[in-house]
Amino acid sequence: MQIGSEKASSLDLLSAVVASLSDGYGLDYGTGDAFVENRLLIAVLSIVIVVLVGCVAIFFIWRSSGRKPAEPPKPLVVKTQMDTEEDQGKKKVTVFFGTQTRTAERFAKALAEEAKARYPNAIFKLVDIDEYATEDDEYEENLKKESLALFFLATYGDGEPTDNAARFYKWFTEGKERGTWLENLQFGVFSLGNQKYEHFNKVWHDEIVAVVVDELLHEQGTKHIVQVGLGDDDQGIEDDFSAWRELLWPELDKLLQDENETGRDALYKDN
Ligand SMILES: Cc1cc2nc3c(=O)[nH]c(=O)nc-3n(C[C@H](O)[C@H](O)[C@H](O)COP(=O)(O)O)c2cc1C
Repeated sequence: MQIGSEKASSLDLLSAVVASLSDGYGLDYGTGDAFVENRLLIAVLSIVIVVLVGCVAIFFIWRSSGRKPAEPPKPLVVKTQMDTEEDQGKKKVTVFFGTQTRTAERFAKALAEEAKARYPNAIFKLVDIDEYATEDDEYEENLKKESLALFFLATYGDGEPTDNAARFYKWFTEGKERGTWLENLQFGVFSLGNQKYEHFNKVWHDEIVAVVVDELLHEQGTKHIVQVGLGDDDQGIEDDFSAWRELLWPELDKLLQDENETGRDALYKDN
């Protein structure tokens, strides 16, 4: 826009207002240079004000649009099947996990989901071992109802169980005098640890968390369906898990596969 043109722009008007205010305060911008500088300053200020007002407006519109706060991530714990009347008569497998950083939970879930596809006539339940019982007595009561259980247990600290397995572990190891009370249970255990730790997969008595559970389960009348798996996070725990799974499937086939389903063997061996 040229200075002196007939149409006065809003910038000219703003300049005139500021100039008159400046006059009122006794400021003297007599030279043409000062006037041009002022116009430039006012232009910049105007843009800044417009941008600020815009930002504030956008902020208030966004706030009032009623956005829901972000939901916390859903826990990985999924009960693959719930006990319902229609589940009755199906074989049930409970997959427990004792975890701190969720590897054991991830393995338990992967196993439960693959097993669910392999054995459609069985029910797989994924269970955080801490949530299995609110009172210690409930452990006994509930475990007696199990017929097939798989345990994924990690070792922590100076060879201790994870926080979510600590209560179960204490109750279980203190109950040696229970005798053979779990005759109906068959089970398998996979242990998670890291050989870089002094107590690799071990607890206080230089024993392995999962192996303690494994041996005690055995002593209390249960039957192994597979040898305890020792996962080493330092050397490739995923491979250890895969290798243990390969030992587990033939045993689960015997227990869970219907006679007319043997064709599945070929299907899964190819994978
Ligand atoms: C702080 C810390 C302490 C650990 N202590 C041991 C230990 O004493 N013995 C062991 O074998 N592994 C130990 N580990 C390795 C974990 O057991 C291993 O990484 C495991 O896969 C973790 O399983 P999670 O993700 O299910 O908790 C430890 C790991 C961390 C981070």
